[in-house]
Amino acid sequence: MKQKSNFTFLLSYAKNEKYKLYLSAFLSVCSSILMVVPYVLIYNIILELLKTDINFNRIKSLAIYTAILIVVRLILFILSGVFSHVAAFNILYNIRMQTVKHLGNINLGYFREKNIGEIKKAINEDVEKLENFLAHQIPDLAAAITTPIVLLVFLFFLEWRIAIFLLIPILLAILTQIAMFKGYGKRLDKYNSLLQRLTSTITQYIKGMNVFKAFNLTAHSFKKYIDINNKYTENWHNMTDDFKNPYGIFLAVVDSALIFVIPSGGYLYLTNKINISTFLIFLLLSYTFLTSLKTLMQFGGTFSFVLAGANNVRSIIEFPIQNEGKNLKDINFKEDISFNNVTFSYDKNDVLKDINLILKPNTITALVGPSGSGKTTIAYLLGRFWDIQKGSIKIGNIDIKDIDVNYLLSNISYVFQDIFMLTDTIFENIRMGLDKTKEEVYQAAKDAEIHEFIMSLPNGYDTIIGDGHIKLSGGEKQRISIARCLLKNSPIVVLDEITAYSDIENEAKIQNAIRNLLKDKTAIIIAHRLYTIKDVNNIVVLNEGEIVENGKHQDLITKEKGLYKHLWEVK
Ligand SMILES: Nc1ncnc2c1ncn2[C@@H]1O[C@H](COP(=O)(O)OP(=O)(O)OP(=O)(O)O)[C@@H](O)[C@H]1O
Repeated sequence: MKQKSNFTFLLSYAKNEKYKLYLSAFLSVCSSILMVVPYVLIYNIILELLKTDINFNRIKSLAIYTAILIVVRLILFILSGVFSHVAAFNILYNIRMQTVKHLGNINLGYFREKNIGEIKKAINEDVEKLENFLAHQIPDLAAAITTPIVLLVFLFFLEWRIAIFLLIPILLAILTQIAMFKGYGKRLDKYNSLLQRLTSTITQYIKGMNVFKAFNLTAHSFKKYIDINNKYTENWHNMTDDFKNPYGIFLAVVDSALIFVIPSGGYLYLTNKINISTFLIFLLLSYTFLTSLKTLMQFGGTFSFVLAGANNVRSIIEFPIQNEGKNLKDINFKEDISFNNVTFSYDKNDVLKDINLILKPNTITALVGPSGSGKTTIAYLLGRFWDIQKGSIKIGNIDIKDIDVNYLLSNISYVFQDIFMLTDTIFENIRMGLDKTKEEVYQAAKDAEIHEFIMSLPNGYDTIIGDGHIKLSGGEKQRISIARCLLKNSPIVVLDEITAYSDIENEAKIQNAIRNLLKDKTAIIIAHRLYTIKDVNNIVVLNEGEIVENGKHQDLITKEKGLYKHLWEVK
């Protein structure tokens, strides 16, 4: 069921290219039919040669026809390939364009939670698998279906008394195929899910190598890896066990043509019921005929893998896109930002419940609360990383759903704990494609307290950072990321837990950088270290997705049994 719909999904991207694929399949069918004709001609040549008065002219013309047909067949075969390749590349182009376009319309939150490797694999490898399927397998399949049918009809036509015996191996081949593919869909689903888990566990292991090393965990003692690897191997064993008998029989059957042809054909020949030419053609063609069934079976296997890949592409394309609003621009961001009865869930459970909150322009609001209480989610919702299900978030009187999302994001600066660095110079890592001068970049770096450090590097601002180059500490990366935001100079700033891992010296510098960044900005700070936010304009205390307290540090600290007071005391 799932496989069928994946196939329909694939075809939906074929559009007009479908006709090229049909044409390619048709040409491939014609080419397969023509494959039989030379045999017919050879059959006639042998017949002629067996005569006592050989007509050499007839043999010559038969030979010429054979040569011409072989060339025609080749031309048809090439044309079929040309059409299927042109169609395949156009379809691939459509799918890639559509996938990338769709990615541009998905909420940003998708990219923060999704494994980028999986997205890349779907767009590159899985789409590439489709090329193989469309360009090669569709014409091959058309030929694989036609060839045995045409050959069988020809053999029946030639001598039904031998051909009828070939029905026995065909029947056996079909029965073994049924036995092999019984429950194949479920097995394949299990295989794919185990493979995915294996890949993600290995990725996790590589990503967390430093932590694993610190805990002295090797690949052998990393239980999760061992478990999934064992399950994966066991599944292969089970699949091999299930397949080995029917597959063995199938292979024997498709190679068994001579067992049926020699006794039946030999008997008919020896009793003078057929001539040697018929017998020879049978010996030759019956073998080709049965082995062409192998191609059909192999096709079944690869087809399932292609469809599994199509499913990955599909999961991207069918991911819900961001709600389209009025795409307004020219908004005054120096107005109240209000969360009005906002309720939000990632899947089933509400992680924010009926949130009402006002952020005054040019003030700092800190979100505090236990882990999982919804602080980061609130920050994400302001930038439309996700769209809310109930309530509204407004800037002044304008619902953010009606603001062009790129415009909205160009007016908010996010500084996250996990900072993305381009493999590029420090200069470009601060400038991030903005149209800013060298002086402006330097000033931002100075305000972010990172200029001196950059100048101390041998290549200064031209130092390349990232994979395989200079490594920066967490605090240095954070200050670079603050420099980016200073340069961007957006009216709204969101800081997510950014002092969490810094040492004392770094933290002092980061605090200075933050002070510079937040000057005249409307800001949200998510903080666990409460002393870093005790001077902010408003502290919002969250618990299990609800606002439980709200106010200034001095007020909250005096609230008996208050959550903030408790958090402050246990800090
Ligand atoms: N992408 C997601 N999909 C599903 N659930 C999520 C997702 N992101 C967060 N959650 C869940 O939403 C709830 C709120 O998470 P959130 O990250 O907003 O909390 P937080 O207060 O910022 O936590 P922390 O202080 O640990 O960062 C948690 O229960 C979390 O498990």
